[in-house]
Amino acid sequence: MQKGAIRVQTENIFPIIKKFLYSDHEIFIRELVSNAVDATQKLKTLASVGEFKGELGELDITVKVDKENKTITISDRGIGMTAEEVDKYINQVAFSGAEEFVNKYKDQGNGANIIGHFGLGFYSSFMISDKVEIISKSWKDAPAVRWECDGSPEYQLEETTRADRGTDIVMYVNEDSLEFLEDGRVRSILEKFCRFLPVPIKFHDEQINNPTPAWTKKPSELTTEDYQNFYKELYPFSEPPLFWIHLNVDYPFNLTGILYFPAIKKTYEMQKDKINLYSNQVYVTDEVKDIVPEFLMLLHGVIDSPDIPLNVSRSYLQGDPNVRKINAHITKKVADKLDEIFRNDRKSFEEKWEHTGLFVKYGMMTDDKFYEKANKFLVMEDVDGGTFYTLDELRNETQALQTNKEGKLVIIYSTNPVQQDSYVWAAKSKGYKVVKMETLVDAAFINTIEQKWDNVQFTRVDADIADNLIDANENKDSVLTEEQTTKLKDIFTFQLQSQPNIKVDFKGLAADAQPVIVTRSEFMRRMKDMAAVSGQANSWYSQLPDEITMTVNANHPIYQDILKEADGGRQQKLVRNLADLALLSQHLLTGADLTAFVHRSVELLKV
Ligand SMILES: Nc1ncnc2c1ncn2[C@@H]1O[C@H](COP(=O)(O)OP(=O)(O)OP(=O)(O)O)[C@@H](O)[C@H]1O
Repeated sequence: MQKGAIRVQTENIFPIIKKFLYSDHEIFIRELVSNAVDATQKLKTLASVGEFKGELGELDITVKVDKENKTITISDRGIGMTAEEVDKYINQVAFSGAEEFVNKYKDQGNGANIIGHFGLGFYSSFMISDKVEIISKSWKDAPAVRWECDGSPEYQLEETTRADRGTDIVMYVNEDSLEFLEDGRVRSILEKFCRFLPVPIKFHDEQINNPTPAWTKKPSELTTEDYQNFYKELYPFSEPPLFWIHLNVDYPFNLTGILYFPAIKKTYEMQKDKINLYSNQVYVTDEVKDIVPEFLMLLHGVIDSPDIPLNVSRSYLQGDPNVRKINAHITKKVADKLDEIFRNDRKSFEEKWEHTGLFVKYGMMTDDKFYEKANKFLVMEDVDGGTFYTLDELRNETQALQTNKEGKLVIIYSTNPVQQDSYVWAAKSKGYKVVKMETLVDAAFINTIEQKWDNVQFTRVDADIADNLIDANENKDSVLTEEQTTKLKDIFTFQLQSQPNIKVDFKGLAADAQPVIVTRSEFMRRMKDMAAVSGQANSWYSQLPDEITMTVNANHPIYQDILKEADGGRQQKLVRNLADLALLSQHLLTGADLTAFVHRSVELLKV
């Protein structure tokens, strides 16, 4: 049997690195600027431990484009490299000096903010270059060196002169990559990846980054204004955020960041991908799908974790145990923050509810841990606005009047208080409380929460006549004789014969209640709503006609007048109009039926 190490031939690996290592060519800037930042940070570390005793001076990193000579040059004043170091770190592909440095200095607590890990980043320069040159002078007393390579496995290394300590990387841009010689293109890449790098970065002498973004500071050093200003820096055109959470974890993983709750109102604006992921202040991605729980994707802000590698791939993130922990941590922090505001400043919590309610409900439906916490601060707003109840508070207020025969608390809700005004009015006049359930997630939320909350049932305010919202009641006495009822029933049935989904029901309600009330069964309406929301326009439920009950209030005085009407045609029309008025109030009268109603009304107005 033979054992051995697989040998990688550089002839084979170079084209692979050049072509396939990074699908996005623009990231060469991120890699090289990161190396320059690393070199600068390393020098600072050496100075702080007393190994480097010289002048640090300005430590800016400069990026310059020379269109005429077709070069891009990235220069730093970091530790530089000796000839031996170039040989070790650059000539040996995938031998990372960063890793070695971190290992050496980790006990001093200074190595942690080094970006490079794999020892491949430098080679991304060959994706856009015919030739790359390194001119470097180490901080140690050693001659400057010049390294040159044209992308073949052969390189040249020689002594040269460089006035000062540091490194220049000169890329001779190839014909396919001339776009990178445009100032605008380079600037936008720098702004994307390097906007918050910790060392000043200058593009043609203009600093493009903020080296000390808010999330890298301690919460105690920051004022409300600082947080708001940082939000503005991130999202210049957004409304001010409602509140924020400063994340700061160092065990069992490293994570810092600030998450902002944006103002979003009821409309579920599709502003996903607003959270940016950084690793040691280097921009990685705005695809944070697996790091941030889905229900919090609408949050804005920044997460920075050196535990997430720069070249993240989706499949990597999904499987990573750290990522799952980050996810759980963020959920907990958000729940704790909401709980804190709820307990310490209920008024402000309620003012924000129109924006936060959506998150909270969505979170309660999708995340059991969040549900546990949020159950304490979920509130329901009274239909009149301004009064908010938790479940316990609502139960206290309503259980005397709104507990049904099965012992269940019936929560009466309105999805649109303006449209459902007459029903809200009728319910309120019976002493019921009606709460708002207006957001996009409410239909689904109600279904979920009914399963979770014991002995609670939701009923939309127009699901039945007010008398029957809690329990179906027997008819009250009707003032109509049996004969009169039969006559009226016949007219209603005749008028509605083309609409078999409408069930006519005679009840003796209060004389001042509406003469005809149209209600839609809770069950069927919910099924249809859900089919609509989930886009199943052709599903079985959505194909079914609406199940509508038309309750005729036999005690309304208008029926006495109608029964007295001698003109049979006019009598039919009056009844039809009453039915149409009720349908109209439920937005169920449209098209030709609506036109006919208008014509008929005009005719009836003639004297
Ligand atoms: N500007 C620079 N100044 C000093 N040393 C540098 C510079 N650029 C690269 N090096 C050295 O070369 C090594 C290899 O760089 P390379 O970018 O290929 O890998 P890395 O930064 O270690 O890891 P990664 O693949 O994650 O970028 C670095 O670790 C560092 O020691």
